[in-house]
Amino acid sequence: MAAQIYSGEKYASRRREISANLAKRPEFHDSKPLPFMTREEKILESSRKLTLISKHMNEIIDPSDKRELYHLNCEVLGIEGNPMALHGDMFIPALTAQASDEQQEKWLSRALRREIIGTYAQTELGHGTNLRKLETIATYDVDTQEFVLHTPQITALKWWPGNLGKSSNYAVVVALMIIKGKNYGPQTFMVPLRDEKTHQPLKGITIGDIGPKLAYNIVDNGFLGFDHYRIPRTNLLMRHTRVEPDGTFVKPPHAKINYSAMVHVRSYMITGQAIMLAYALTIATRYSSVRRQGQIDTTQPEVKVLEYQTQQHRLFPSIARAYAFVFAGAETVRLYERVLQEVETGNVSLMADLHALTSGLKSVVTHQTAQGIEQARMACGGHGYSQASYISEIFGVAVGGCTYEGENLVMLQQLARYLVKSAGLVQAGQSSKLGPLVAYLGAKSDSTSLIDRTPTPGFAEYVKTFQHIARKQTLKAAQKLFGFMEKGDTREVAWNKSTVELNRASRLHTRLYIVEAFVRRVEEVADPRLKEVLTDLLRLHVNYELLDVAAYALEDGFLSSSQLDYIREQLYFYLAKIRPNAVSLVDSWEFSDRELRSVLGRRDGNVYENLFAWAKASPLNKTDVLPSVDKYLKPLMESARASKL
Ligand SMILES: CCCCCCCCCCC/C=C/C(=O)SCCNC(=O)CCNC(=O)[C@H](O)C(C)(C)COP(=O)(O)OP(=O)(O)OC[C@H]1O[C@@H](n2cnc3c(N)ncnc32)[C@H](O)[C@@H]1OP(=O)(O)O
Ligand SMILES: Cc1cc2nc3c(=O)[nH]c(=O)nc-3n(C[C@H](O)[C@H](O)[C@H](O)COP(=O)(O)OP(=O)(O)OC[C@H]3O[C@@H](n4cnc5c(N)ncnc54)[C@H](O)[C@@H]3O)c2cc1C
Repeated sequence: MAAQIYSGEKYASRRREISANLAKRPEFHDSKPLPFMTREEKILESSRKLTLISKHMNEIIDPSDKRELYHLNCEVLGIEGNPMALHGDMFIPALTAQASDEQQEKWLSRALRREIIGTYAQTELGHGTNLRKLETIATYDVDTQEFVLHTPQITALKWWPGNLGKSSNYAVVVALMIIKGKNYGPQTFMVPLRDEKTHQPLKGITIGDIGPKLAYNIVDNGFLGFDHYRIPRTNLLMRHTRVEPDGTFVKPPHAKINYSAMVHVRSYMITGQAIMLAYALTIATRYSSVRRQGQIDTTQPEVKVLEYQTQQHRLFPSIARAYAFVFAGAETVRLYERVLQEVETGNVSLMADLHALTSGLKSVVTHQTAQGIEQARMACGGHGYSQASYISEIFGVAVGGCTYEGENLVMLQQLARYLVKSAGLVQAGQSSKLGPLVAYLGAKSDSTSLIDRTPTPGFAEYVKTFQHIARKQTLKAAQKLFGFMEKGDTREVAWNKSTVELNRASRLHTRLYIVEAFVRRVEEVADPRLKEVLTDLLRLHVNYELLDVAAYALEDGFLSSSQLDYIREQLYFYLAKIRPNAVSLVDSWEFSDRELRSVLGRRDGNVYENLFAWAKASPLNKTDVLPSVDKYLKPLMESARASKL
C-alpha cells in the first residue's frame, strides 16, 4: 500500500531507508518536544538541524531527488517550517523558471549550494490577492541602467514572505515595473537584502519579522521596505521577459509566466496537504483503537471508540480523502513538470489548464484537509486538545494553505473563468474544442442516474452522476452570469453577482476530478488484495461525496430519494467493512514517531504512560512552586487571610 501512496516501490522503500538511517543518528532528532520550546528556541533548534542536514545530506539521501529531500525535511525539520523553507519551495523554483541561463549560473548555483538564502517577496501589507495593484515600484533609470525599488507608503511594505524577517539575504521581489512612465505590471527581480558577511540589512532596506502567527512559527514571515534602493537592470529575471539597456521591453510568450513560482507551490502542496491530513488521521485512528469508553453491548466490556459508527463516520471518509488527494497530487506534479518542460521550448498551451486545475485543487483540498484535521482532533476527545496530540499544530499549519498561494474563494474564481469559457463553447455548439479536463461539459446527460440498478454499480455510474451535477451547475452559473450581462451589467458587476454560484461550479468540477483521479489509480492496481481494500475505500469515498452534494441531483430528479437511501446504506456498509483495515490504512503511510511528533499517536499505543511522562516533562513541572506563586499568589492569599483576622 505504501508503494501506492508514494507512487512506486522505489520511493516507498527509500523513505524507509532514510527513516532507518535517521533513527541511528540522535543528533538529527528534536532535542526536546517542540511544544515545550519558545519560538526563539524552536528557530535555534531548527537552524541546528538544518546545518546538520546541509553537512550530511549526501550520506542519507540523493540530494537531486526532490522527494527524498522532502522526506528528510519532514523527519528532521517537521511541519512548523525552517529558516530555509521558502528557499526550497519558492526561491529556487522562481530562479529555475524565470532566471536566464546566465542569471542561473550566477545565482541559482549559489542558491543550490546554500551559499545564499532566499525567499519570495510578493504580498504587501495592502495587497496580496490583486497583484496588478501591488504598490512597490521598480522604476527604470536609463542613464545608470538600474531599477530603483521604492516603497511609497506603508501599504506598499512587503508583508508575509516566509523567512524574509530574519533568515534570508536575498529575495525574488515582485514589483510594478515602470519604464519611461509606463506601468508594465508585476515583474520579478533578484534583490540582495543583507550583507553576505555580516547579515546586516543593506542601506535602503527596512526589514524584520511580522510576529507570531496561528502556527508555522519557526518560519520568520517578514516585512520589507525599500528607500530608493538601486539594483542593476540585469537583476530583472530575464528568462522570458527582457528589458534592453535603452528601456525597450520584450514581452514574454505568456502574460502570466511570471506567476510560475505560485503555480509550482500550488501543484506540490496538494501532496503536502494529503500528508498533513494523513498525519492527523494516523494519530486519531491509532488513538481510537486504544481508547475504550462506553459499551455497545452492556454485557460486554467497554469498547474501543473506533467501534462507534459516529467515530468511523468522523474518520474514515477523511482517510479516503487523504488517499484521493495523494493520488490527485501525483497527477498534478506530473502535469506541472510537463508544463515546465514545454514552456522551455516555447509551448505555453497547457499553462491555462494547469492554472485552472491547480487553482481548484488547491482550494478544495486545503478546505477539506482543514475540516478533516479538526474532526480528527475532536475524535481524540480531551486529549486531542492537548498539544501532546500535536493535531492543533498540524491544523494550524495546514489551514494556512487556505490562504497562502491565493485565498481559496479567489482561486476558485480563477477556475470558474475557465469553466465559463468552456460553457460558452458548449452554448456555441463548439464542444469539440473543449479540453480533456472539461470535455464532459459538452456531453448529454442521461435523464436519471442508474446508481442502484445493479447489485454493485460500477464507478462509471458514480462518475456520470458527478459529471451531471458539475455540468448542470457550471451551465447554470454561466447562464446566470450571461443573463446579468444581457440585462446590461458590465462583465465585472455580473461576475460579482454570480460568484457564489460560479464557485460552487468550481468546487463540483474539482471534486469530480478528485473522484476520477481516485478511480484511475484503483483501476491501475494489479495486486488483488490491495485492489480490494482500495476499492472499498473508493466506494466509501464516492458514496460519502455524493451524499454531500446530493441536493444538486435531487432537485432535477437525476437522483431519486430511494437512490439516496441506497447511497446512505452503501456508506454505512463500507464504514463497517473498512473498520478492520482502518489502522493498517493509516499505518500504510509509514510515518515514523519522529515525523509524527505526537505523544497520542505513537506506534506503540502506550497512550497513557506516554501522556503521563510527557506531562511530567513539561517545563512548568521542573519546580513544585513557580515564581508566579511566590510573587503574586502567596501574597494574595496571605493578605486575604490577614484581612479576615
Ligand atoms: C515541495 C513543497 C510542497 C509544499 C509547499 C508548502 C510550502 C508552504 C509555504 C507557503 C508559501 C506561501 C507563499 C505565498 O503565498 S506567495 C504569494 C501568493 N500569492 C498569490 O497566490 C496571489 C493570488 N493572486 C493571483 O495569483 C492573481 O492575482 C490572480 C490569479 C488571482 C489574478 O491575477 P491577474 O489579475 O493578473 O489575472 P486575471 O484574473 O485578470 O486573469 C487574466 C488571465 O490570466 C490567467 N491567469 C492568471 N494566473 C495565471 C497563471 N498562473 N497561469 C496561467 N494563466 C493565468 C487567468 O486565468 C485569466 O485568463 P483568461 O483571461 O483566459 O480567463
Ligand atoms: C502562512 C502564510 C505564508 C505566506 N507566505 C508568503 C510568502 O512567502 N510570500 C508572499 O509573498 N506571501 C505570502 N503569504 C501571503 C499570502 O499569499 C496572501 O495572504 C494570500 O495570497 C491572500 O491575500 P490577502 O492577504 O491579500 O487576502 P485578501 O485578498 O485581503 O482576502 C481577504 C478576503 O477578501 C476576499 N477577496 C479578495 N479579493 C477578492 C475578489 N477579487 N473576489 C472576491 N473576494 C475577494 C477573500 O476571499 C478574503 O475573504 C503568506 C500567507 C500566509 C498566511
